[in-house]
Amino acid sequence: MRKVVVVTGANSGIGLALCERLLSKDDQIRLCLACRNLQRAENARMALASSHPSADISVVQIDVGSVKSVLQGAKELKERYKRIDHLYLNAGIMPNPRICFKAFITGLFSRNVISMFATGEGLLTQEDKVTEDGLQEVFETNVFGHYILIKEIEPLLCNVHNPSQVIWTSSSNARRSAFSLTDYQHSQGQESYSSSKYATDLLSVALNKHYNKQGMYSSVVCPGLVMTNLTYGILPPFFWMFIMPIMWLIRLFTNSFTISPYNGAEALLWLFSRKTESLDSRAKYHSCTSGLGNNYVQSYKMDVDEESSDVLYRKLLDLEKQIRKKITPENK
Ligand SMILES: NC(=O)C1=CN([C@@H]2O[C@H](COP(=O)(O)OP(=O)(O)OC[C@H]3O[C@@H](n4cnc5c(N)ncnc54)[C@H](OP(=O)(O)O)[C@@H]3O)[C@@H](O)[C@H]2O)C=CC1
Ligand SMILES: CC(C)=CCC[C@@H](C)[C@H]1CC[C@H]2C3=C(CC[C@]12C)[C@@]1(C)CCC(=O)C[C@@H]1CC3
Repeated sequence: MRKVVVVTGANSGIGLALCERLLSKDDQIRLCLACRNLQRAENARMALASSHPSADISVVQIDVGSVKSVLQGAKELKERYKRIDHLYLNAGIMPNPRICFKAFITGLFSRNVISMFATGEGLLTQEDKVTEDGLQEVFETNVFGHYILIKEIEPLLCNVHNPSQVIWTSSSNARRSAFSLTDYQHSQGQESYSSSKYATDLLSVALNKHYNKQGMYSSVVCPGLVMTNLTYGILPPFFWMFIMPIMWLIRLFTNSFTISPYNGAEALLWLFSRKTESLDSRAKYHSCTSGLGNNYVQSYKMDVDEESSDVLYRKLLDLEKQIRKKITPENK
């Protein structure tokens, strides 16, 4: 049976590099690019098809920042496929990022300098906004839209005899102290990205608790620091080009400067061929690149506890109910 793989945010950056690498590994897969912009998705599909002419590559329109769009996209997936073997939840945003230069300079002269480069902790703030669904945009895009997608296509993912994998692109920037269960959408603070990635880590643990017995396994990946549209929103491309020699130098001290989308996709690709029984529910699988440019995967225990993960999961179930009522009032 040909494996079905769905990738959100597949038209650029890490998502696109993952698609390219998946097809190079196994061009018998049925690959579906789940993207919000059909033109950009079609361009990506054509680029992938030109290097893999015999591959089965399709597109589905899903804007994970809109519940209506997720419901429509999920309906199309259910019409098209009987099951989904690998669901990569990769789409993500970091809107209006700002660097705190004071923290950067202070960090440079502290003993935490390596960790600062690896995680970006304390260096960035973002400006979030509220979506048409009435949710914080970063939370809805990075977490809730994907959560709704899983719920909608649950029958395609849950099969005890043939388990499926859900794989989240999280981040080393996920931080417990940026997240609060009383403000899990992060409407109050300025670190919505960090908060959303921590929520991703908590949610993945909860999904494993609730769905492993039904044949669905969730894992979390950190791609490292990668040059993509997301990082070009933090500093312009010419600046990153300018400091590239410094980045290669930093690579000698931290393996998290993966830099290219190809390298960043390493752990995502690695998980594709893992047996579900071998996965650790609480591990974050990191794409790593050595000073000499060699790629490998390292797993680290996540800083999450079961109680917080349960509480967040219950809150998401409640929010799901509310939003579904709002969108389809006849279901009241
Ligand atoms: N770059 C890095 O250093 C790191 C990135 N990550 C994570 O990796 C993931 C991929 O990002 P990256 O490749 O870097 O950045 P890109 O901006 O290149 O890719 C993000 C992808 O997500 C899509 N996307 C954004 N918003 C939505 C939406 N509402 N609905 C559907 N798709 C959407 C984008 O589509 P469109 O083209 O239409 O905008 C794009 O395809 C993200 O989750 C990010 O948080 C994690 C750690 C480090
Ligand atoms: C000399 C040099 C490399 C300067 C750049 C300083 C900062 C802009 C970066 C240092 C660590 C980076 C980092 C990210 C963004 C850019 C930095 C803060 C991320 C937060 C980007 C998105 C992620 O998901 C994780 C990254 C961690 C490291």
